[in-house]
Amino acid sequence: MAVLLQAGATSSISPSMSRRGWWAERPSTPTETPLTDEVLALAKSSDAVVLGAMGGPKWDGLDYSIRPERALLALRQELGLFANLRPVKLFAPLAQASTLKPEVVAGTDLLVVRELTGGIYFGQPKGVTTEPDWYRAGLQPWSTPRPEIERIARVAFDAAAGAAAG
Ligand SMILES: CC(C)[C@H](C(=O)O)[C@@H](O)C(=O)O
Repeated sequence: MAVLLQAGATSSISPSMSRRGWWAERPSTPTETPLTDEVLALAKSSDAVVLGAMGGPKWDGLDYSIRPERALLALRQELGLFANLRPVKLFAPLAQASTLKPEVVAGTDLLVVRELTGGIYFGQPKGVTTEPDWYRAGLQPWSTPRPEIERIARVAFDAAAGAAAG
């Protein structure tokens, strides 16, 4: 937020921001959804959403339906945020700090492109079979339709082409 505000102060961008916190406003044992309709509507009407890290051992005991990461998953799904770009760049002075040999990690500069809205997180139907205990199995199908593969591949190839062009 501070960086965005600074960017706004030093450029023609004039961000108007609204901050909504799941953590700050919650009791330590919340009982409701981590993403309220109000926050979702606000996110949908915004040009951009900046999401901070969420989760932690303190909330491990919560029912899955109200765990903090449910908000993250719902936002991804509701906003159609299918592409996750995770750059991995090693700054030279940190090569010695890696558990990998410096000559192996030196110069690392890659982009992990991850699909976020298809696949296993949202695969249906999911659940646990009703077989006897020794044979019980968890089910969660992973299916990624062709258009979802194409669009994420397009993001990745466009990024690669952009990087190659410098
Ligand atoms: C919290 C979890 C659901 C999430 C994910 O795996 O998508 C996170 O680990 C991430 O990598 O963005």
